[in-house]
Amino acid sequence: MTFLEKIIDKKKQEVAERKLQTFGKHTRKNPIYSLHKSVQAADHISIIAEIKRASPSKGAIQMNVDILEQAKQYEQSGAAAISVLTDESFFHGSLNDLKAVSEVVSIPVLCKDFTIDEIQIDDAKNAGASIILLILAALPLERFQRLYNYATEQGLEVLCEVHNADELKDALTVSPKIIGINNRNLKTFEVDLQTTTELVQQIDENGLTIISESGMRTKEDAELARNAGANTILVGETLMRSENVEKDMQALQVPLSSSAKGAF
Ligand SMILES: O=C(O)c1ccccc1NCC(=O)[C@H](O)[C@H](O)COP(=O)(O)O
Repeated sequence: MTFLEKIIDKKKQEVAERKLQTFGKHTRKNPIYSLHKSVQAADHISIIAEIKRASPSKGAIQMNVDILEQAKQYEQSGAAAISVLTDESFFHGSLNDLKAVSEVVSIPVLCKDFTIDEIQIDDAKNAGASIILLILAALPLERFQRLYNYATEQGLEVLCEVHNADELKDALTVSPKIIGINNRNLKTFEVDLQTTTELVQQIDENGLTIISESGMRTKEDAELARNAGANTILVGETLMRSENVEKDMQALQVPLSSSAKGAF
């Protein structure tokens, strides 16, 4: 069994338990913000900055982080969106984290979880998310398409995450606005930035938000993603371990050229 299969098995259990609960809905206090619009208007690579206490591949990263201070720093340093890992069992996150973060920032918040059911989309929206994540490696195609339609009907944006050509082909069936290319293989944890280079070449549409996810550490990495045709990067561990978030984010926000695939 791969690690991803283990995560999905646990998620199925959690969703089944969640469906037995009848607690009232959170009432979200923030509006829904558009990541896609902000990316299309930017003249530099956009950053989705992640709140990530721990991960299966790295273990503890910053267990004692003050997530509200971290989120405010991300926003002040120019983040286009904040990703909050809400999975409890493997990432030590929660929907309460997402709710708290979305109440102190005025940019979109991504609910970074392993979404397999509509109820998770309702919960993410009620907690304040503007974007949800659908991972093609974790969903049969028909389920992905249904969840994509459900989330967009709720007014949310959807980050459709792929790691190989087959998943990209499946993701394109819904004509998504936002595609995330994960450089990390979620089955082996191996990270290879060339994944972005290889897959962006297979996207014909212009004007998409194309995110290079995982393994981003330096300005050179951001340039590599930009040169491949991505207009956005998603950065977790590097920013969580950073001693100067503002400086590190400035370095990563490299200028975009109008020839970038996802640009303008
Ligand atoms: O990060 C992991 O170990 C991981 C393992 C299994 C499934 C998902 C995982 N991470 C989720 C992500 O996609 C990353 O948090 C995100 O792209 C940021 O990556 P990084 O900048 O390398 O922390």
